[in-house]
Amino acid sequence: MLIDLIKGHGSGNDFLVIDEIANAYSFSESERAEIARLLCNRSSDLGADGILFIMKSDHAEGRMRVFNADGSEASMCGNGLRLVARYVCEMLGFQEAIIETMKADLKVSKQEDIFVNVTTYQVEISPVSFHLADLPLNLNEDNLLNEKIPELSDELTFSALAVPNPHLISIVETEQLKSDIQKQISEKVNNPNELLPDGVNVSFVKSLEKGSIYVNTFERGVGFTNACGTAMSASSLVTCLQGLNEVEEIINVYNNGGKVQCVVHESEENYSIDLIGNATYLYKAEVDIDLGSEKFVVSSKEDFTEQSTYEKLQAEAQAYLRGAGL
Ligand SMILES: N[C@@H](CCC[C@H](N)C(=O)O)C(=O)O
Repeated sequence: MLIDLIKGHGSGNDFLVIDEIANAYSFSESERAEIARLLCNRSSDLGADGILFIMKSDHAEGRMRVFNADGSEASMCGNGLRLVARYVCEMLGFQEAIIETMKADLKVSKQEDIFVNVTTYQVEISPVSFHLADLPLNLNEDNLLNEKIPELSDELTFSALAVPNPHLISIVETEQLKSDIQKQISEKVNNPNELLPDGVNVSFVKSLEKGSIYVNTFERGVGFTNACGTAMSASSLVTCLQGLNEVEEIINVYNNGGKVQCVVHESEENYSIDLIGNATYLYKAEVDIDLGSEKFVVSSKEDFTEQSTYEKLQAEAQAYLRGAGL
């Protein structure tokens, strides 16, 4: 089977984008999961954190389905949605669009470049739920905001929310970021367990100064990634709830792959978050896949020239983080 794809990234969270609208692919459900496992494998000629399948929607400009590197499907992906936003808007010649995702139709729009010549999109992160049943997180309470979970740590506090994919967030200090506590907790809750039976994305967040935070995420279905868009959005909201940042104001979110901006909106006890950041293309390729033998070859590959500009944004973000002792 021949498949055309684009490899791209949002804050270094990298994806293979497969257009099922323009190409007459007819994948079965199990094939999408197998393609994700095969092509995302980092020891192969491609490798990525996940696959974004762009499909027709009967009521929106496009539909996104997200598969993690392990073949599991996620309900949402913030960094990936920026790539899908770019692809669909450029295909249709639009500045804004609605993209159907598993649980919501979300607004996306092209924005002024966040850094010189870095193509930038804003995506809506919504709906937000603090009900533990929506993650699910099995505790004897309805929600968890800045509280301890003794099964996971005696020292850390956690907040849990679904945006709508599940996130567990802990606001920590540099010492905890540099320890292996995050890895231990993440592996525990992403292996079979009764507390979080579907696994969870685990983020450690450090408040840097008013309006700036650093977020490091262990992603469900992937492992540690350079950045996770929904995690950065959920973390921004948690810092607002804890009085570290303000709703309706720009929050600079630094990560290991660069920087994005988030703005938290509040209306009648509901929250949504705007996630603004790069949508960078690395290369386009054609792959010849044999799912039976679980093998593929890259039959052609052509580089885009955007990454060198993106690296300037990344260098600036890294210099800021070094100055903050990270
Ligand atoms: N990288 C994504 C989130 C991808 C899905 C996640 N691993 C999950 O299983 O919920 C993002 O940018 O939000």
